[in-house]
Amino acid sequence: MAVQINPSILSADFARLADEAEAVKGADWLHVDVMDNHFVPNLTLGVPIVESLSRATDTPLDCHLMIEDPDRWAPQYVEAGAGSVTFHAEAAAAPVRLAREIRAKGARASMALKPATPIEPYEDLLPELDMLLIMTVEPGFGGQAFLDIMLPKIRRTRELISRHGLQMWLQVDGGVSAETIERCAEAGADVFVAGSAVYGTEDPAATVRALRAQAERVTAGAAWACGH
Ligand SMILES: O=C(CO)[C@H](O)[C@H](O)COP(=O)(O)O
Ligand SMILES: [Fe+2]
Repeated sequence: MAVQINPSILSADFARLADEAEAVKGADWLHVDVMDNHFVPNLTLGVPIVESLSRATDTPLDCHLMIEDPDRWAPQYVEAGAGSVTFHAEAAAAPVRLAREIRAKGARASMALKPATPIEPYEDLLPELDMLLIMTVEPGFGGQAFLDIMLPKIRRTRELISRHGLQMWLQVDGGVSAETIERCAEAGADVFVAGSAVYGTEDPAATVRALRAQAERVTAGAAWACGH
């Protein structure tokens, strides 16, 4: 699978989460933004809601933990039903141990980098991860403008993944839309989170399909996309 589109429920109606999951049927994953009002200046949802949501939808949950002390909390999101759990490099005390624990519990392990965090110090950790998330906004809120200055980091990360011969996914999150998705795909991203660009439209499922088609047109010829 070369391209994946993960709608973010941060832009959905939190009182109707099961319906909002249904509204993006056909999406690869549902992106669930967990914010604790400490790591980021916003508060969203936690383990009990992830547990309910995982029972309410067949779409697998991609939990993005914008929280302090993920070493303590991330395993609980796997137990709650998340298929993929992303912790922040800036918050994890022992990222290798945490990634191994997430995998051992049966989920995909992923690590996120805020815009000011470089990929280079984490090069040797890449084999421990199933996905790397590059934030293309400062984490904390939906609906922010895409940061073009992150494109070189996406490119450098794709090169590192290729150089190490890894099959891991490269996710971008923040300001991804019809206007920006092609730039991300050209730089080497293959998993795209989109919140406002999906839930802000009349037909969110059709928007997911359109975004996927746009990204697929770009990645079709990319050497790194072969064999996905
Ligand atoms: O992690 C996030 C914010 O911290 C969200 O996933 C992201 O912002 C999605 O919203 P949008 O597509 O509207 O930017
Ligand atoms: Fe997110």
